Amino acid sequence: MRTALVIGTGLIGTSAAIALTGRGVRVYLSDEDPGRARTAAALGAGTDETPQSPVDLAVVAVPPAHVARTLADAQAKGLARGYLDVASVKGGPRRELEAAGFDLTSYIGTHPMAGSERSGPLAATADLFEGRPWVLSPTSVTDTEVLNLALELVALCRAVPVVMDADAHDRAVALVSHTPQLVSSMVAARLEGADEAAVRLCGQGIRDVTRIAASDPALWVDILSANPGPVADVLAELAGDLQETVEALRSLQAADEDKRRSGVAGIEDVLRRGNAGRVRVPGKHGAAPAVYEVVTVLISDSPGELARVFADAGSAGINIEDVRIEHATGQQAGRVELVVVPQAAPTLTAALHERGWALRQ
Ligand SMILES: NC(=O)c1ccc[n+]([C@@H]2O[C@H](COP(=O)([O-])OP(=O)(O)OC[C@H]3O[C@@H](n4cnc5c(N)ncnc54)[C@H](O)[C@@H]3O)[C@@H](O)[C@H]2O)c1
Ligand SMILES: O=C(O)C(=O)C[C@]1(C(=O)O)C=C[C@@H](O)C=C1
Repeated sequence: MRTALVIGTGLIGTSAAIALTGRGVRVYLSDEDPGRARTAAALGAGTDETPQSPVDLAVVAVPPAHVARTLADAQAKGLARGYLDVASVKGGPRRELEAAGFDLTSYIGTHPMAGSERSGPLAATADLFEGRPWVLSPTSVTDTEVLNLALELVALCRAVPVVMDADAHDRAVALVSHTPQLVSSMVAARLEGADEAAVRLCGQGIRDVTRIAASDPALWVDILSANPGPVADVLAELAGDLQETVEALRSLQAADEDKRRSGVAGIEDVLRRGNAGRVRVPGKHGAAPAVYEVVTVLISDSPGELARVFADAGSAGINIEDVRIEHATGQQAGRVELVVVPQAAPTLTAALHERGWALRQ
């Protein structure tokens, strides 16, 4: 990739732009607020001049509700060869684009799993995405060239590509990102009217739990409005846990010994389940399960081939944790290494074999 256009120079757009510029890509910056594009340029993210010819990749980093319109506008103007967005939800914007008749061959939906409670270009950092998962959700018609540009962006930002179906992504982030945001906000909200004497005692525990409660409400209303069902499902399960925990605590106050014992068991259960969930959270910078397996597929060098492999893996219910592509020089073919968790490898191998893909050791 030689040139890129970042539309929306806030936290995410400017962070990606700084990383790309630092690795030799000529980056153009634009924002509906020109002052923000100027600030990003001053931070070394690129130039706020207008590109004179189409760039290789347009990176749309605006709030989810503006994504489809911004992409459609950029495509209508022919600003780039490939287009992607980085919004925190993938299904809704995709459907909006489909409904608007957007050409999905030059588009891929993406979502870097890194960010901050802070917004705007001044919160940007060059290493924001390092070692973090970056979800890629190609459409069934995304061109291989566009997919490769997205993979290059992820590599230049030193992130780890994870290929996922858009709706599966939205259900996953409801659990690991969107519900935690609401829970953090709700815990912090208890402090609003609390006595100063209590607030003065805040220690590290509540700081950890409430960091993201400082996030921008406008952005999060936008994110949650685009993923309400899956978030409500997770929150309803959490409400069940809350109700049981309240009952367990009330039992602890009872005079009856059996009731107190059941209260202790209830509290212990929720704390132990918490321990079990916590150990599943990957280490800092996305340290993943230690061992992966590789399924290697031979693909022809023609438009849409890579997207087709990803779509076939997606319909077999497989998440691709990482991807490596080796282009055989002088041949119209390439080897694609799909990196998956070990238990997924046999299913993926069988599914790709069944769909006629040539697999290699
Ligand atoms: N904040 C996070 O932690 C995080 C992480 C991953 C992905 N995302 C996603 O990245 C995107 C950007 O989020 P952010 O945190 O950088 O927000 P931000 O508020 O820091 O930046 C958004 C920028 O987009 C600009 N903008 C808004 N509408 C525009 C339009 N129509 N055309 C051009 N510019 C426009 C705003 O002026 C602002 O500068 C969102 O879709 C968000 O869901 C956010
Ligand atoms: O670290 C943080 O501040 C974040 O909350 C980042 C976070 C997340 O939940 O992981 C928030 C929203 C995004 O869409 C992606 C990343």
